[in-house]
Amino acid sequence: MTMTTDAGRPGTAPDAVGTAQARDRASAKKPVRADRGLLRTAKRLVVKVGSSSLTSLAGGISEEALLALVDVLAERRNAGSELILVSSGAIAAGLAPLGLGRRPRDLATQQAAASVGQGLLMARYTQAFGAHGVTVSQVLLTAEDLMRRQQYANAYRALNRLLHLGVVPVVNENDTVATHEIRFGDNDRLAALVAHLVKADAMVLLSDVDAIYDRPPQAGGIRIPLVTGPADLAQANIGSSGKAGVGTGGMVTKVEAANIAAGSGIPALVTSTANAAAALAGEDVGTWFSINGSRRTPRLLWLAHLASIQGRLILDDGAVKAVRERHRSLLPAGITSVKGDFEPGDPVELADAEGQVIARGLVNFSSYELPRMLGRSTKELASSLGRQYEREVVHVDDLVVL
Ligand SMILES: Nc1ncnc2c1ncn2[C@@H]1O[C@H](COP(=O)(O)OP(=O)(O)O)[C@@H](O)[C@H]1O
Ligand SMILES: N[C@@H](CCC(=O)OP(=O)(O)O)C(=O)O
Repeated sequence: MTMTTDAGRPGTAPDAVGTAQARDRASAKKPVRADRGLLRTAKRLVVKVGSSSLTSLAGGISEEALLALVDVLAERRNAGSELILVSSGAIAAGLAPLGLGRRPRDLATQQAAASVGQGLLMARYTQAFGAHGVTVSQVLLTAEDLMRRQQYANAYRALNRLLHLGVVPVVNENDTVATHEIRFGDNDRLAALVAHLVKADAMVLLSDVDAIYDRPPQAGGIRIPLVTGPADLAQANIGSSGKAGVGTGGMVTKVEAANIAAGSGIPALVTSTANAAAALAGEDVGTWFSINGSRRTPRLLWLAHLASIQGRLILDDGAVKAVRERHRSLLPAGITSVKGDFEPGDPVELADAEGQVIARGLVNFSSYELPRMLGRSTKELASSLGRQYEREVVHVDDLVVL
């Protein structure tokens, strides 16, 4: 995937988008509509809306955009579906009251703006959904809440109860207290983890662009209607936010989020807020990520997609086969070299001799201890270095094959 730093706004270039849609209809070979119909019938849905499509040109929250979205979501809720709305926009909503013209760069002012804006955002949602007879609630989460078992279970219990009570939980990252190191920043991956948490039937990511294109769409790209696995986007030029100073993750984090969901058994659609009604009706809009994996434990989900990798172990061919095909633990005998600086328990990558990463795992030894263990059997290590060296380098339960 190529990263770019484009600075246009495809949502404002309908002509290019329309032409691209016509072209992709003509050239698409795959059955685009595939399982999109699922969005029409999904009982439990996570819908994420980004700052780009909620924000007016002046930088604050657009009342018009918010009301139009709420109309669609409330109708769906009133038809019986359970809905979670993951909404960005707290920082944008906090700008005007603080006399700020644009999104602040420093973390402390972003935290302050989010603290001011979150309440205002919720007031608007409460009123707009209330007009349809729908009750909303505020749920602020940090990455930690979704990674630690006890907090995960706690968040699940609360959200599940809210859904059973007919409430639409409005989720955002707890920007005011989220620490810099593990802050999501964008809400795309947060939405994928929430979808996983509540075992949603599908996830919809709404933005200011109607689909993922083979390059940033203001350059007149071609819509990618269907993604069946990461390889389908290997040639695409996926870029950052086209609305500098408003949206955060751009298409990169939406692709990551959709891959997280689809890879753990939840199909995902990326489209525009303007297409929300069509999307929920199962129409052929946006980019559909069909399921390509099954549900993982939260810990392995984190390891596969979110953990920050501290080092790399290079495996010989036998170890690659053992890990990838026979689903075995990684033993010291199959490792040829070690890269990086890590401690026991840290996430590392496992790569083959050509450097292709085949798995991720939690390592049992530090980068300081490992070099003298390489290529040696666990029995030999136990007798020469002591019993504590008899264990696997990465246990199969702490390993995800990619
Ligand atoms: N290949 C691509 N296809 C579609 N959009 C792209 C692509 N590359 C970059 N983008 C940009 O990603 C933007 C959406 O991300 P972002 O602004 O972060 O939205 P949000 O605030 O809704 O999360 C689009 O406006 C578009 O300019
Ligand atoms: N939690 C932040 C979201 C930041 C943001 O811009 O996210 P996104 O629009 O999803 O790229 C907020 O509410 O302002």
